Amino acid sequence: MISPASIRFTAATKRFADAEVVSSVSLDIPAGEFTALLGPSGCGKTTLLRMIAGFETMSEGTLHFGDRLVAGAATHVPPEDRGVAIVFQSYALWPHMSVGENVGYPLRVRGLPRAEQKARIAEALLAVDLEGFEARRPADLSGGQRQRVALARCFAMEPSIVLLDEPLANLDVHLRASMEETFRQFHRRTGATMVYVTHDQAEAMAMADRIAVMQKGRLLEVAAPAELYARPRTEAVARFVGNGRIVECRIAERVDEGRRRVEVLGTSAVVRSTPDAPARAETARLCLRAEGLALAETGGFEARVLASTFKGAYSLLVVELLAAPALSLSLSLHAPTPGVIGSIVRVAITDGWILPLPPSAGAARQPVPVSTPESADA
Ligand SMILES: Nc1ncnc2c1ncn2[C@@H]1O[C@H](COP(=O)(O)OP(=O)(O)OP(=O)(O)O)[C@@H](O)[C@H]1O
Repeated sequence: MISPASIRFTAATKRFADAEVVSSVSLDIPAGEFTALLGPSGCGKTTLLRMIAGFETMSEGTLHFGDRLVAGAATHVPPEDRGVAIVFQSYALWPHMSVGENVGYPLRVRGLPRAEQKARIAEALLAVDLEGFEARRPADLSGGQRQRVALARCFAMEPSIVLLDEPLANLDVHLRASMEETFRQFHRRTGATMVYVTHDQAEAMAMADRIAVMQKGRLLEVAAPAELYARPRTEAVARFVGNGRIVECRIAERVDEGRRRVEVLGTSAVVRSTPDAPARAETARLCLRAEGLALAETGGFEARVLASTFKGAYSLLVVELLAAPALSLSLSLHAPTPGVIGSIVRVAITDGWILPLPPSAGAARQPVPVSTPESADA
């Protein structure tokens, strides 16, 4: 069975020539956790994964698996001694070998007795729902089945850490959903520490216990998917996860511990905040999402419909504010779209999240005048 290891990066930095692609990342992944590394292309997530595998050295900082130092100033444990298995998007299966031979390859290399190899191959195929597929060739399998063979091969190695580098990138949308379930099941069955690199937030949300969001080599935030979505700590995460739109608001009143009444975009709304958000008379940055906006008969602000798309379970309406045409916002509506392009509608804010101030901003906080729509984010 797999005995999972924790992973701890302390101030990990990686430079290629003079380009710093990972900058002082400190990240703790408990043993047995499924963590997604999420960020746009080029943010450094694959480099971080390759540092865990041992394919890249570290320029600065340390990496521990449990109490064991695996990379640091004078240490670099080679990949084969780290107990780490990787699943790539390209599957990396031998075409001339059967499924059983592919899964058992690392066991044969290690010289395990035949009977034990056989038992482990069967157990590994069971873990990915491919019992009885031993004799097939990779060419006779679908893309999803090939990816499951790759997963079974990594399971057979009994690694303490499983790394997945965009493993669904080559699969179509329907297969992706069923493979997400396969990865979750694999995690439940094995209890392995899993690190999953993706630029697809829906994938990360669907599978991970926690998501580490990266941007330009830096770690922005690490949190459970629901927390990251509902209560992002930074503007960059609010924008990236769930396509949040950031506008300026003025806090008018403390409603209760976690809610404030704000004046925003020429209207008033009750939105969520941290308990320590200011009680009133201060500007703040407000994150708005499509599902926190609704059409209203009265109140709200006036907007012009720019686009209207039927999405099946909901409709997406894109509007521009009459008072600030540069600002466009999206609304998701549960009724079939009533939005006629060019028509004027009223939009109410039903939910929003006041971004916490960065620690250093506390000292500089000043009461300021009510913001105008012009000052809001475009
Ligand atoms: N061996 C290398 N030599 C020089 N630069 C590199 C090397 N490997 C990666 N980089 C650069 O480091 C940066 C981060 O790359 P990395 O592959 O970690 O990003 P990523 O977030 O995984 O992106 P993607 O999703 O596109 O793979 C990129 O600008 C990339 O060009």
